[in-house]
Amino acid sequence: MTTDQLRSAAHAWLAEDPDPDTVAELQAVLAVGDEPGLIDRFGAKLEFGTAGLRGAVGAGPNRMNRMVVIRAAAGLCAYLKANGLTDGPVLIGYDARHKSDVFAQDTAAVVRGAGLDAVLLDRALPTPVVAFGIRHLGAVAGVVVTASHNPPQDNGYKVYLGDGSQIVPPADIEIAAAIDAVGPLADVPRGDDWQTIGDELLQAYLDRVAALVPAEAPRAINAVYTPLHGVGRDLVVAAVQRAGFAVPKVVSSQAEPDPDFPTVSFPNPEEPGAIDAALELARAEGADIAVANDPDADRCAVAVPDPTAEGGWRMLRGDELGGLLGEFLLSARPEGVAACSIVSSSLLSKIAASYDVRFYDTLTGFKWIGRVPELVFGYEEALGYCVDPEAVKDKDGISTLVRVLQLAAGAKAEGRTLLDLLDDLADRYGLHATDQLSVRVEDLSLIVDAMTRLRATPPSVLGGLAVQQVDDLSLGAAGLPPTEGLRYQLESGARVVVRPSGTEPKLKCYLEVVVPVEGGDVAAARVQAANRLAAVKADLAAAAGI
Ligand SMILES: O=P([O-])(O)O[C@H]1O[C@H](COP(=O)(O)O)[C@@H](O)[C@H](O)[C@H]1O
Ligand SMILES: [Mg+2]
Repeated sequence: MTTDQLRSAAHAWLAEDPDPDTVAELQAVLAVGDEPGLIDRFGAKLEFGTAGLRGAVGAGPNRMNRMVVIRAAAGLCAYLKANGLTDGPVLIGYDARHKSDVFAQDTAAVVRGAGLDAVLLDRALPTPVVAFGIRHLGAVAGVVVTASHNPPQDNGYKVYLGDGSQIVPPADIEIAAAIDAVGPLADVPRGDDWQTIGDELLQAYLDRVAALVPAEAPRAINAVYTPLHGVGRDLVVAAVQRAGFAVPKVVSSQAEPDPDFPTVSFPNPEEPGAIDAALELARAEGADIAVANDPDADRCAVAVPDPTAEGGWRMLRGDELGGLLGEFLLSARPEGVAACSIVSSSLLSKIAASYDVRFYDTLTGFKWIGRVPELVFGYEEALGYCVDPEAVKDKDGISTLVRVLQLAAGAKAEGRTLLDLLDDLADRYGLHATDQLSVRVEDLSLIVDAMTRLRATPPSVLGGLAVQQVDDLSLGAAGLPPTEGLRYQLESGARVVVRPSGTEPKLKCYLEVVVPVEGGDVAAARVQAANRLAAVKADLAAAAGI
């Protein structure tokens, strides 16, 4: 776009924008002639990524703002009407980020304006409440205004259809086309007579979660918990209590929702240091376990005492908890399917095979996992778990947390810990060790460059392991829908996947090595696996030039 085109797009925007904050921001950008600022805002537009629309709050089609939200809602409604999906409400939830409540109300207003029923949650609540509520209420669609674990300046828009899963192609492409076809903002009809819902839905959700834990299960476990300044606390406390466990001690500095996430650099339990306050409280309390949610409470992180770790505690990797929950839930040989994403550990496929449970792998993103037919358990390495797919076809940090307490209390009753259970898994299936190399960039072209480099000069050996197969995921490898990414299958069952994040400006490389456990010596296998992972990581960084 030329400077003139950018400026006229900006002026056209100003003429329509109902939000004085973004108007003032854009006027300032224009006043100082900030061309990069204009390109950033008007040179592209937000697209549906791994989990809906996501971006910094600000003016322009490449930001999250009231214009983008109103148009997205209008496009979604047009799609629903064009497909005859009108015999139920659209359920709308939101987190506690900047403008989330305003964006949610705008959405409700547009849904009513389109002549559809709108049900708005009456307060900021966890994302799984919407995923649950869609099916519970027979909604035709759901929206959650949230940027989950992203930095404070971001917001986002998760979109679900009536099956309770987030949208995938072709629905996302069709909805995007319907959004593009929305005319001037002034012509988008709006209503103000939406319904609200709160306690009634929460009670149904809590009943469902509490029923996951059988009456006879041991429940003695001391937990600490942090919602990481997000919206998880009230529902977690209620769910844990209703399921019969003692209420966890909550990290007080992070207990209340706060859109600025003041005590953490990134409100993402995957980021180093994010759960430090929880670990500190866990040490002070002599707790058995520390649990955390991401800010919209669809992820669950777990840490346990580990005398060999710095500070005496360590957080489990998403794949470790995935393996533990997989063994716990699949050993009952449920009828159905287990699933995880291709960037998650291959351990789940082996657990499933050992209990004659069918297994699927999917692309990254819970929008793919949650919709797997006959799902009985699904997870992804990014701390996402679905332990009750009948009720919630998405990851759910609250039901997962309750299941984790059950698992940990059951182990404790036998004088064991989650680390002992991890050793059991390694002994039984081989040690599956995973790691991630992830690089945050300012300039997205660096990610494109790294992918180009890897395609031009594919590595033949990584960490001393021969690359036996390269799958270019952009070509739709292994029967999966095409997506940007590369997968390397290495000797001895190791594998590497490289892909750009669909929620943040990051390149993510997912590493897995598998080391057999000889003579029950899991510790030796762990050392060997750690060395191998480090070697693979170093070679991969060199090959990608990151
Ligand atoms: O934001 P959340 O917690 O919903 O999590 C979202 O983003 C994660 C990271 O995606 P990416 O690797 O593309 O950045 C995905 O794994 C997850 O399925 C998706 O729902
Ligand atoms: Mg989340």
